[in-house]
Amino acid sequence: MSENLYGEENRGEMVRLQKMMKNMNCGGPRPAALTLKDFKVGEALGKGAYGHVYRVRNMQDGKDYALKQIVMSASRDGVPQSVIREIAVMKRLTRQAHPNVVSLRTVLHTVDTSRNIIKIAMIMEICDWDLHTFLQNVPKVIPEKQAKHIIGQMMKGLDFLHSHAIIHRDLKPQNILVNRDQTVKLADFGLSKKYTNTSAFTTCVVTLWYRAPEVLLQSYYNSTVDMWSIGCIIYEIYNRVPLFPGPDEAQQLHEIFKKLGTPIGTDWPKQSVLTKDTFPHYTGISMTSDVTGMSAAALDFFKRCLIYDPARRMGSRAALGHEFLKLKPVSVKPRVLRQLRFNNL
Ligand SMILES: Nc1ncnc2c1ncn2[C@@H]1O[C@H](COP(=O)(O)OP(=O)(O)OP(=O)(O)O)[C@@H](O)[C@H]1O
Ligand SMILES: [Mg+2]
Repeated sequence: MSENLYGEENRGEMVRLQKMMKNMNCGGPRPAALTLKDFKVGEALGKGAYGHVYRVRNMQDGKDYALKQIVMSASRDGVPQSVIREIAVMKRLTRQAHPNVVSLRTVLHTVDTSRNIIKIAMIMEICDWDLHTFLQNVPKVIPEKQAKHIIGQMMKGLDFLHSHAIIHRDLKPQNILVNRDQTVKLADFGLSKKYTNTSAFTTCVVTLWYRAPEVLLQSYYNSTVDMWSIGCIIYEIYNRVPLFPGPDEAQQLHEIFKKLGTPIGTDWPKQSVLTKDTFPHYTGISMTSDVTGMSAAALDFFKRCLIYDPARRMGSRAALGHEFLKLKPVSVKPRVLRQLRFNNL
């Protein structure tokens, strides 16, 4: 590998990345000198902001993995912060291993001197679909038990993240993976950030439709931004259409306010860059009539995710204790599983 390709100004960052990738084998015996050549590339699973995700077969152990490949120009300004962050978060989480968080097997990197590019390959456990694809291919009406099974696992994964002081910040159906056995795993930690109890962030990060109002209003936010996203995802699980499909950032707030009512009093984020009078006074609609097939407990759970005030919004730990998830052990009988038809999958 020719180090001078990175340039003096990027050396610090590359050293940091290399250190992080040293001993990157996460769990299991360390394979002998695993390189990208050991992986046979299969079909594309998805497209990333910096690269693509492929199914790959490790010719050493014969198993399939997902390879997230990030390709960068060697002369660009260092490795993007989001890449470093994603690897660091995944490495940290994989060490603890949670069944509802996708695990990282190893990270490899190569430099193609002839084309002046750096390739970083994150080798992860592979899942069958993302939740977006899954929902497009199962019957329109989802039995509550099955919805609960999916939501319960999302919550367990999220509570694990939050208990490790990590906010995901980009939860959406495309970043939640589902297996044929209906195991659910949170993925894509490109925007995750470690937080402390006292810190607050002001960067706009969560994908538009699932973005909490305090983020859209550039106010302080905390881990409950993920719970807002969960509320939006729950709606989509039941209704198969996005709850707040705003075309842009300004309209996104109108979408939310039209349905939930313009926040009044203390619900308006205190440090918001916009004042209340920027928006019409929407009274909101009854969410009860807007959701199909939700039990009273599910509806209450859903509504608690969409409370404007982050301090009053349900947290992930409280969610795990909510009667919706507590009613009966979260499990799906084979009879219920058989009802699923995986069209085109
Ligand atoms: N481990 C995996 N198993 C199966 N499919 C995956 C896996 N990881 C990602 N995918 C698929 O690839 C898509 C893109 O992956 P990912 O979400 O990690 O990239 P991205 O959103 O573009 O990331 P980034 O924001 O970091 O660029 C996912 O929506 C999913 O469909
Ligand atoms: Mg993604």
